[in-house]
Amino acid sequence: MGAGAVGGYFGARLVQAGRDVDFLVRPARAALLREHGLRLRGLDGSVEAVPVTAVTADALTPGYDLVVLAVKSYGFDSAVADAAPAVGPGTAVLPFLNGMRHMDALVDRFGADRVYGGVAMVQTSLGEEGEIVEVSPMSELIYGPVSDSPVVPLSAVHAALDTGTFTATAAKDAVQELWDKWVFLATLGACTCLMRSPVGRINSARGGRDFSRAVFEEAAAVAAASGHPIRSEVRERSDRVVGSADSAATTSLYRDMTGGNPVEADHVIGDLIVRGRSLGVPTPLFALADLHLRVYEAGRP
Ligand SMILES: NC(=O)C1=CN([C@@H]2O[C@H](COP(=O)(O)OP(=O)(O)OC[C@H]3O[C@@H](n4cnc5c(N)ncnc54)[C@H](OP(=O)(O)O)[C@@H]3O)[C@@H](O)[C@H]2O)C=CC1
Ligand SMILES: CC(C)(CO)C(=O)C(=O)O
Repeated sequence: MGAGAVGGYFGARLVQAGRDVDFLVRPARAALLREHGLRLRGLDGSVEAVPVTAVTADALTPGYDLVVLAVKSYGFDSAVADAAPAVGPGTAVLPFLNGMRHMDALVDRFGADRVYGGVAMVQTSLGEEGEIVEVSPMSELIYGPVSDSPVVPLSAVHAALDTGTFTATAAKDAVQELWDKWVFLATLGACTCLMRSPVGRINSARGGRDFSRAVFEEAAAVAAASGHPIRSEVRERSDRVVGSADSAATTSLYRDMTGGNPVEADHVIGDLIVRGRSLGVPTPLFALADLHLRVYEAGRP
């Protein structure tokens, strides 16, 4: 569900590998996909058009093995309502949203044995003509079930996604993967949105490195208090990006804000603050980032 930056990118790669994929989209996007295919603009600027099958909610029938959710958090509730008819007793639901809150909603709605946790490591955005624009060569999906007895076994999900067209990683502990990614992403998002700059410029300014480190520690403290301390190798990997003095890394949150689009502030930043508050973990820098994004939202036409 969703043929945007994430769903469009990975969905197209699956189609190119010969997988049987339908894209559940809204009517305007369905018309675009039917006319032009799913267009991907690569790092070298070249455009490939992949012919795909577009389905709209009114024509959705049950019988899917895997429903992949790749929508923004602010469209999540209505997207789930639209996708629900595709989810039968033997269907797995695999979201690739950043953050965590959607996981509880999916488990409540479909039951833990049908829900997978998913992390997308990619940098893509939607271009002006609806094309998917690759921003960096990173392209990995990490996924795993949240229950011990998933209706679709991990081996089957992995066989469907592991096509060689991107890195596909089957995870033993998907919930930990989600926390690891959330801490990384929320830190990078809070830093780059507050400072309105890619991370390298922040870290090379006086006081910038102390700032990015302090933001990371707030998020990591919430993860630890929630029972999911960040693993040391992930901490080191995250630190190489979050603490880099020459990286041009940003996030989808930053790209949405600088592009004048709605932002996932509540899901990515706000939820971390709420969880911190309920666990007695202070998050003043995240509160500032949250305020910054709310003020930005209030100023959008
Ligand atoms: N972009 C990135 O680099 C990364 C993003 N993420 C996360 O992935 C998630 C998706 O983000 P992204 O792909 O960037 O978002 P986009 O806005 O690019 O794509 C979301 C797509 O979902 C579609 N959609 C929303 N609601 C519905 C609905 N009810 N029916 C059909 N289609 C629907 C939208 O369709 P329409 O065109 O009709 O509005 C849109 O094309 C977010 O949580 C984000 O944080 C994670 C890693 C990297
Ligand atoms: C991994 C990262 C930071 C890549 O852009 C991301 O998830 C996002 O931007 O939403």
